[in-house]
This record gives sequence, C-alpha cells and structure tokens, in this order.
Amino acid sequence: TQSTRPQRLLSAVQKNATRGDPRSVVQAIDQFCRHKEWAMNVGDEKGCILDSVVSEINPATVLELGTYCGYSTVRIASLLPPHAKLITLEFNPNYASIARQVIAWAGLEDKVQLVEGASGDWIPKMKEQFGVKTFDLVFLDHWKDRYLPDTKLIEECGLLTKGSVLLADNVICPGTPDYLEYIRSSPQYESQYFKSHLEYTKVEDGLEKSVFLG
Ligand SMILES: Cc1ccc(Cc2cc(O)c(O)c(C(=O)NC/C=C/[C@H]3O[C@@H](n4cnc5c(N)ncnc54)[C@H](O)[C@@H]3O)c2)cc1
Ligand SMILES: [Mg+2]
Repeated sequence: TQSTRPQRLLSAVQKNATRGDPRSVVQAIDQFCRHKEWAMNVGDEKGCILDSVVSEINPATVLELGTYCGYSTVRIASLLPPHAKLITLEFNPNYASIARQVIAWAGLEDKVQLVEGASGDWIPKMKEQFGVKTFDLVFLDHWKDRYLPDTKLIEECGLLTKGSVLLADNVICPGTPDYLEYIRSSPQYESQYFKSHLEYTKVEDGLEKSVFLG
C-alpha cells in the first residue's frame, strides 16, 4: 500500500538523523520538507523564534496543541530543563503514531507525554489526569479555528497563571483572525507579533506571543 507523507518523513528521520540527537532529527525533517515534500511543521525559520521564546521562559510545564509529526515537540523538549514536562495533544492516531516514533528517535520520550485525543476533551482533564496546576507555555499549532475556543477553555480551567505565555503559529497564513482579535484586544494579555514566513516558503506568516497578565 502507498506510504503517507508522515511515514516518508519518519523514514527520512530514521535514515538521516542520529538516534538520541534532537538537533539532527530537526535538521533531517527540515531537509526533507525543503527538498523532498513540504509538510506543515513550524519549520526552521519560525522554529528559531520558538526556540528563543522557550529558552527565555525556561518552562517547567508546556502544553502543545497539535503534535502532527512531532517536529515542534522535539524542538521544544530538547530545550527543557531537567524534570520539565511537555504534554502534546494529537487526535489523529496515524499522526500520533508517527510523532511517537520521531520523539523516540530524538531520545526525548522522558520529557514528552503525547496524549491521543481532542484538545476540547483533554484540556479540562489536565489537572486531574496529569497533576498539572498551570502551564508556563502553550504552543498553539492545531486547526486554526480551534485557537480561540481552546484559549478560552484553558482560561476557564484555570490553567494559566501570571506570566504564562501563549505562542501561536500561523496567525497570518493560514491565519487565525478571531484569535488575533481576541488576544490583542484583551486587557488580560500583552501580545507581540514575530514576523516570519510560512515554513519552507517566502509567503509571510508569523508567531504571536501573548503573556497572560493574571
Ligand atoms: C490555505 C493554507 C493551507 C495550509 C497552509 C499551511 C499550514 C501551515 C501550518 O504551519 C499549519 O499549522 C497548518 C495547519 O493547518 N495546521 C493544522 C494542524 C493540525 C494538526 O493538529 C491536529 N489537531 C487539529 N485539531 C486538533 C484538536 N482539536 N485536538 C488535537 N489535535 C488536533 C491535527 O490532527 C494535525 O496533526 C497549515 C497555509 C495556507
Ligand atoms: Mg503551523
């Protein structure tokens, strides 16, 4: 049977990256997406902005919405301090399976909890299921029409504390207009736009970083 693009991306990682070396996994995926097949990873250019935000926060708890193949999961987890935890939600079982193998190849299983399911179902269970009080960082990269409802759900569940950071991919392309309008007009957030490009292209895109003011 025909392989899928995520399966071919995983094969490229297993062929070209060194086990236990997250940077080589990230590089192998970027090479594959630049020269073989485009895929919707945050990519190398926006990935550097993601890295700088993660390093600045030095988060103990991270929530990622939309694992896909685990590219940003590996970027974030490779920068976390010891004992820090990243919970990533993915509701497509095929993508989740690929992501688990990518994360394992990078040797980051101990820092990552991949939860197979929908964000709307799992966000309300974070405290009871995973003993999470609040998240220091939330990376939004799932369906773009879910950014706003899930942000409101995260607020309602008391999962943010003063200083928590929301970092949203694709606020220009594909675009998340309702989310941007909400977060930029809310007195509860201080937002900043990081202009960049849609992964592996020259099309404008960017990340929106929003600090929860409590
Ligand atoms: C017009 C146009 C089209 C595509 C692009 C290019 C482009 C560039 C990008 O960086 C993009 O992030 C995207 C994009 O669409 N991303 C959606 C990513 C979803 C992943 O998250 C999963 N998921 C989706 N909703 C949920 C949910 N509730 N709970 C749990 N997992 C969820 C899915 O299972 C996927 O694993 C697209 C640019 C412009
Ligand atoms: Mg994206």
